[in-house]
Amino acid sequence: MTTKISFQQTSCAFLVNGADFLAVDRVDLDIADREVVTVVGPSGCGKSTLLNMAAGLVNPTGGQVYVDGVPVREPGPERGVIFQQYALFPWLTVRSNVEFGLTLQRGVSRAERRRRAQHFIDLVGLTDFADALPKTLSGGMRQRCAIARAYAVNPSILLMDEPFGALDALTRVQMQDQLLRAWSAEQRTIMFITHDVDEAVYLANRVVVMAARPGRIKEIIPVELPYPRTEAHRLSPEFTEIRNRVWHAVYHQALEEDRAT
Ligand SMILES: Nc1ncnc2c1ncn2[C@@H]1O[C@H](COP(=O)(O)OP(=O)(O)OP(=O)(O)O)[C@@H](O)[C@H]1O
Repeated sequence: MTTKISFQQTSCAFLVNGADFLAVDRVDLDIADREVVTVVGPSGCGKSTLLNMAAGLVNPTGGQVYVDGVPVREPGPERGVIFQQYALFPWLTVRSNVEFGLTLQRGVSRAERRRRAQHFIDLVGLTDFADALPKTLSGGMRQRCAIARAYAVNPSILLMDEPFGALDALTRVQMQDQLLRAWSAEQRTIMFITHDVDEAVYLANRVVVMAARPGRIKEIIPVELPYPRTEAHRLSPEFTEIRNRVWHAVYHQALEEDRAT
């Protein structure tokens, strides 16, 4: 299998009160082309820092991150980043927001822009709101619009940092299914951070469990459930068993940390 994203002895230290604070310590992780990898771990264990290094928003202070074998130095159009906080242009409609990223791409005709935007607006369930302004939408709808915009640019990699964190439980589950549908249709590589263990297991091919101080990989748990995933998988004994294993890994290392402080 081809490696898409490769963290090789990747570290990141921040200067805090005049001293180096090691947020990520020598992470080795290969994410295969078209794989979905989720990352869980206690608050502050370096999940976002790891993702931001793959995005090219934060530079490693040790080691390197490679995408398609090339060291990451800056953000690039092949990597779509989605954060928990939706960032939409308030003066543009849903459709124009989704089309915006496409206007930056050369060689995409106006008709093609329209078609692609409409496809992803439909996919995230905003068909009836395509001409609405963001201020008239709920928080969940705005986030779905931000997600449609990231999908529309058609990046080969999606880097997602708690993208569904602010959504209600039902919308969240719907968005997970939409993400998997979009993923299987377009075959992207996904790195996805979440605090929700069920979400981590439902989406992933592998779940990376991180530990804090310093931020590092504690365990990688494979999820041997077939795609496409459905409600039946969520309710299966296999799912429960994997979920318990991930939860155990996160919970026990949080306890260990508490004891250490
Ligand atoms: N720019 C920065 N300057 C200084 N310290 C930082 C900076 N960014 C992150 N940190 C520190 O690095 C550590 C890891 O932060 P990071 O946001 O990556 O963790 P996280 O696992 O994503 O946390 P959460 O789950 O709470 O979002 C934290 O202790 C944080 O305070």
